[in-house]
Amino acid sequence: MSGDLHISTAVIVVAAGSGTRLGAALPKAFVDLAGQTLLERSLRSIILLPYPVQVVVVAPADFVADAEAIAHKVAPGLEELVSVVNGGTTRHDSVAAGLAAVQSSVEVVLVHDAARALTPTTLFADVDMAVQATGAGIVPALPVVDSLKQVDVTGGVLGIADRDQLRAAQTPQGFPRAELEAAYAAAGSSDYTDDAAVFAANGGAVTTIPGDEVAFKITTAWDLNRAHQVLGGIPDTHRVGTGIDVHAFGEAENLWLAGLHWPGEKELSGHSDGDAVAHAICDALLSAAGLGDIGSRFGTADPAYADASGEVFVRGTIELLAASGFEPINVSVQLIGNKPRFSPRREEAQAVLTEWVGAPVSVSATTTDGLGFTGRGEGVAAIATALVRQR
Ligand SMILES: Nc1ccn([C@@H]2O[C@H](COP(=O)(O)OP(=O)(O)OP(=O)(O)O)[C@@H](O)[C@H]2O)c(=O)n1
Ligand SMILES: C[C@](O)(CO)[C@H](O)COP(=O)(O)O
Repeated sequence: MSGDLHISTAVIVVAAGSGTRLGAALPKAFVDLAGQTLLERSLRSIILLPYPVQVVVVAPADFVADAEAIAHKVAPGLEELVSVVNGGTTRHDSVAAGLAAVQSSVEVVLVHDAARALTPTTLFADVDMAVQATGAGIVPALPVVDSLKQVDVTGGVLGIADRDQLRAAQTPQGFPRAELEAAYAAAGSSDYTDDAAVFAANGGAVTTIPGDEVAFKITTAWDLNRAHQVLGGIPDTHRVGTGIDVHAFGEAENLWLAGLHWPGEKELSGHSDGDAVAHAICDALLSAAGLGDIGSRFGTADPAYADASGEVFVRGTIELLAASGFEPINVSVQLIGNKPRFSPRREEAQAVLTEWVGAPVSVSATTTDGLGFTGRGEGVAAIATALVRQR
């Protein structure tokens, strides 16, 4: 097919890095992002260009077959336009390997990080058009929003940089093909961190065009979570859990509920102080973290928990979560019962529970219109939902 079409643009997608800073089990480009690998997402964006381009994927030697399978899935029937080559030990070497596979008709070469998996198709088109219009090297770039400090090895500040004159460079970066090849040939193996630097070092003119916030490079686990959020999904480090607890009223006027003492109100009976709201919170948190439930973690057989307060269970639960690498994000809990009248002390209860959990706890209350055991005033129920994050 490439013999029939005059392909004037090639995109080299560098995907051969190991992703050390991400710390995943797979090379970064092969890590999943909401059902698709970073490489697949990058290729899908390129393939949506409204004109045919050559695509050269540069993959780690052990992942060439995986990259070919992804390319085939994204662009079935376009095998002659999409090829995969072995990468090098540095990004610079990987780009050089990709350049060697660019076909003869190509006049403009775009180099793109597979790690910038959410880059929109429009940015590829904008860069390509700008190269064709100017004949210069084109870098999509964003203004720098932070103040910049030059530091020594100890972190001591040596000076400042004028951020108004600085831009953060993204990819795809585009170049006239012949001049990029000449620049790479002249550079040999080098420490340049991007292609525009290689191009400029060989005398090429480089211009920036506006970049795109979503073209950020996925470098760390935090970046991968951010990409999940941009896609509207819940990061796979997040878990929800549900907890329900019920206690019957006893006789003594010693009620503890939602972390508060309620003078003049009948106690809730149980092995502990019967605080159903606190217990539902514990179950929701433990369930979210896959750590069982309050019964299996703080058993009634253990005398340490006889008459124990809700605070003991909630703080104990938070410790169990922390030991397993989880931290709460928020908890929502609803109390179901006729009494005590909850709304006047709702904010007080939320403050206490939030302090115990170490994350926002919101509490609401409702009745059952006289129906069931709560409607007859025999006891209360509480239902909690917790969201936790794995660190
Ligand atoms: N030898 C290399 C190194 C990097 N890259 C690619 O260059 C892009 C930008 O590099 P970076 O985000 O630094 O990726 P890694 O080198 O994989 O990350 P790290 O430095 O954390 O190991 C990535 O798409 C990466 O796959 C490459 O093709 N070949
Ligand atoms: C090419 C690049 O993405 C432009 O910002 C960046 O320079 C890559 O740097 P890294 O050191 O490979 O992360």
